[in-house]
Amino acid sequence: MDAAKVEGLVRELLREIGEDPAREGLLQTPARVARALAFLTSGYRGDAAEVVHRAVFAQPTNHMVIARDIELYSLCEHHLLPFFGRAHIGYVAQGRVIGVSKLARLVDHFARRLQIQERLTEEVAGAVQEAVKADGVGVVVEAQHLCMMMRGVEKQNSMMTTSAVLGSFRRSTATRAEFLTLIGRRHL
Ligand SMILES: Nc1nc2c(ncn2[C@@H]2O[C@H](COP(=O)(O)OP(=O)(O)OP(=O)(O)O)[C@@H](O)[C@H]2O)c(=O)[nH]1
Ligand SMILES: [Zn+2]
Repeated sequence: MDAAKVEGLVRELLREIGEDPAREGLLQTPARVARALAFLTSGYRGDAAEVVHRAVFAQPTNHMVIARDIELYSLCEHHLLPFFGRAHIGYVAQGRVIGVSKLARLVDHFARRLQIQERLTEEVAGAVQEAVKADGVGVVVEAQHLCMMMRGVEKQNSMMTTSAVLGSFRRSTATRAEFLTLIGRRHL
């Protein structure tokens, strides 16, 4: 990202919305926005394999592992407004486990881009599967979209839930039920 170029675009945007980019309170704003955007879109840089690098461990287990309530912040690709909520990730190990912080890092990796919630959910599930070669993977994301809250339909309490299930989570009702119980939901 060319920060100087982004700063120029932000100054132009400020002018277009009727502001004066030269007034004192806004002087540093283009630089701040450029820094914030670089962070919020940092998921375009690097790849998922680097995120989990060194933290996939051989472990003779074939049980379910869950990381729940991983908070996430992303930007909707339609309005560039935030959506935020929680991700719950489960997998049935097959001789390998992943460092638990890496599950949260994978969520951030895919959340820090322009997203729709469905794709974010699927990308996290795919990356977990790719890393641990699990028997099955399940990801549930629950999020609120500011584009539905502060504009548009202006609904303050609606929560969007998306899920992606792979392997045994897709095939087996019992596995899916165990996952939903462990993340504290009775059904999707
Ligand atoms: N499925 C899905 N839809 C999303 C997500 N984020 C935003 N949207 C929706 O994308 C749609 C874009 O619809 P448009 O009619 O093109 O845009 P709009 O005129 O701003 O629509 P409103 O939000 O209804 O005012 C809206 O229905 C949004 O609610 C997401 O993560 N997943
Ligand atoms: Zn939106």
